[in-house]
Amino acid sequence: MLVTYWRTNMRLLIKNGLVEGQARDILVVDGKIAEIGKKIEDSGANVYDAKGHLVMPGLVDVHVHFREPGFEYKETIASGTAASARGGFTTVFAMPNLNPVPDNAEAFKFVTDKNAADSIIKTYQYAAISGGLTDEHINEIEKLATLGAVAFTNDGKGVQTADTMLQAMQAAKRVGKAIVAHIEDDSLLHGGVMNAGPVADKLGLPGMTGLSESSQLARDLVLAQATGVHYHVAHISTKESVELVRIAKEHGVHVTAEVSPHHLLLDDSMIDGDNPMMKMNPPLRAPADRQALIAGLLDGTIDMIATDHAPHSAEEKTGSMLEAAFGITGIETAFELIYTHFVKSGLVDIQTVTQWMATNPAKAFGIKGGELKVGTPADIAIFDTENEHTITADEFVSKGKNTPFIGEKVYGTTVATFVDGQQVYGE
Ligand SMILES: NC(=O)N[C@@H](CC(=O)O)C(=O)O
Ligand SMILES: [Zn+2]
Ligand SMILES: [Zn+2]
Repeated sequence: MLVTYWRTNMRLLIKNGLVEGQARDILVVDGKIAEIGKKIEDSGANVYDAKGHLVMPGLVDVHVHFREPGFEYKETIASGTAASARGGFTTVFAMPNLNPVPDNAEAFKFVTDKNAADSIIKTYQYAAISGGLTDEHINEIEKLATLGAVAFTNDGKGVQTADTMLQAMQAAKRVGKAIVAHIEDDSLLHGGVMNAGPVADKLGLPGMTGLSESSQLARDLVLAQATGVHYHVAHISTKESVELVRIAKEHGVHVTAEVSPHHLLLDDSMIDGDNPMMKMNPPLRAPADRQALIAGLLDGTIDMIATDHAPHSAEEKTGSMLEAAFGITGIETAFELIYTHFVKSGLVDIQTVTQWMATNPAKAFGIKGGELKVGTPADIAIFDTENEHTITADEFVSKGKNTPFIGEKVYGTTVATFVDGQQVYGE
């Protein structure tokens, strides 16, 4: 439980940090940032020495799977939030593909009470768009919004019928919440386990086409324009989808989009065998899709990075891609992978990554956090960008070890994480 230990006038002084390339101290009073300056002296404060490491706002991830209730063998709220803290995340939005599905007041209250009791960071909860994440009636959106649903999504499944999506958007618009869409037209999947194309053909594995994603996205963008709802695209993966979002934005549609680290860093040309760690939904697409995702992120068409942290058991991720579960973990590797491949490589500056992984997600969903500013909650992450680190399965706090990035050499390991000025990770 995230207990608030702050008594009036409790003070923490983070010394010797590197904030946006400048040497800075940060004074935290009663859980809020009170001062950011070159050299702050405060004899009454507890001092944390950041030793010249990179200091950033705590990261914000709008797409994680914590599996509780229903699938605690894969992850729990306790293990998932501890893993998040280890990744430098201080705020996450948890997906509703649980058992029972939070598609009604009782099930939603159960999971939010558990989030409040077990989270060591700030966990916001999504509610389902429709009953059981299927195409049933939309009748609970108003009630679930009152109970604190951060937004609505059927993640794990696409909304198959236009009328269901239209009703969901109208209801979400009435309560001022977003629809977060896992876009996937089931009629175009044909049992695919990876991206359709030459690599799937060569491996003899059934492929699923990107049209399953982009065709449903085109439908949704038309409905989003008609309703005026905030429509957020989960795990965007194809070049056609990027182009559709770009056009919709030009037309004033209230659309935002997220991309996962794995879709930015991997593509199907890197699948050199039947490897279940390379199986996720949406699948790794073609190199041209990956290039379009990077270009879309750089030009602001894609607003943010979200991990789609999807832990599974070892049994569920061994054997053939034909049977393995879809999904890979990501919350503990996201920052170091993005830092290494985008900042260390010289493509963008750290401020840009701060926008992608903290500021923009918070802003898009209207929650506090995502910036280091006087008066804001002291949600802070500190990263070591100097020492190279090799990702191993044993180091994960998450129950899920299912990631293709094991063995990868990276920079940007988390040193410490603070939520409301309380240290939740690190020495
Ligand atoms: N991304 C995945 O491959 N899997 C997710 C579901 C989802 O995000 O659609 C999961 O819950 O395991
Ligand atoms: Zn999804
Ligand atoms: Zn997901």
